[in-house]
Amino acid sequence: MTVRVGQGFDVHRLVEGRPLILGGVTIPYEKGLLGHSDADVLLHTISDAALGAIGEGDIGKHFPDTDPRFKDADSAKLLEHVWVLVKERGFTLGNLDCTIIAERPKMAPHIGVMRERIAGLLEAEISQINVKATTTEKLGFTGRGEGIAAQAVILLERHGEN
Ligand SMILES: Nc1ccn([C@@H]2O[C@H](COP(=O)(O)O)[C@@H](O)[C@H]2O)c(=O)n1
Ligand SMILES: C[C@@]1(CO)OP(=O)(O)OP(=O)(O)OC[C@H]1O
Repeated sequence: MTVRVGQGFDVHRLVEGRPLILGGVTIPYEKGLLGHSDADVLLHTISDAALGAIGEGDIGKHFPDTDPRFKDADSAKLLEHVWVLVKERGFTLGNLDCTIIAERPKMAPHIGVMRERIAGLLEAEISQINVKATTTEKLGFTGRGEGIAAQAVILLERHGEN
């Protein structure tokens, strides 16, 4: 069996007048994330981790933020495209572990549905997907509520000889 590991990190600014979409789930909150796409920082991080694991650069390379095709893009669609690249190389998911770094809102009530959504996108079981959240104890840009960060580590597996 061949295994490949990848990691991702992304940040988006919180602004008024945008929906907050994280892990493909719309979360009730007074602000949302700003970006060229829907700015789903968690799915971007997962996409970057998967691209990293297969040595395919990052989402900016595949979906440039200068390309109008990706204006307000659904990040779930971007991750689906990334997952096609993963599968083309013969890999499936081993496991995925993610952390959302946000002072607010409270993510705990939404973690279950995020895991379900991500498992669907990665054609995996929910038990292979972990999503955590942490504050930064009111320190830094996340602590001031200016933005949300997310990071992920992914393990891909390819079974058979090689
Ligand atoms: N936006 C967040 C941040 C944290 N949580 C949950 O609270 C726990 C404690 O957070 P600390 O930053 O004080 O360590 C954390 O383990 C999460 O379960 C959350 O739901 N949403
Ligand atoms: C997702 C893309 C799509 O154009 O735009 P943004 O929403 O700005 O997100 P970012 O994390 O800056 O990654 C770049 C782009 O690939």
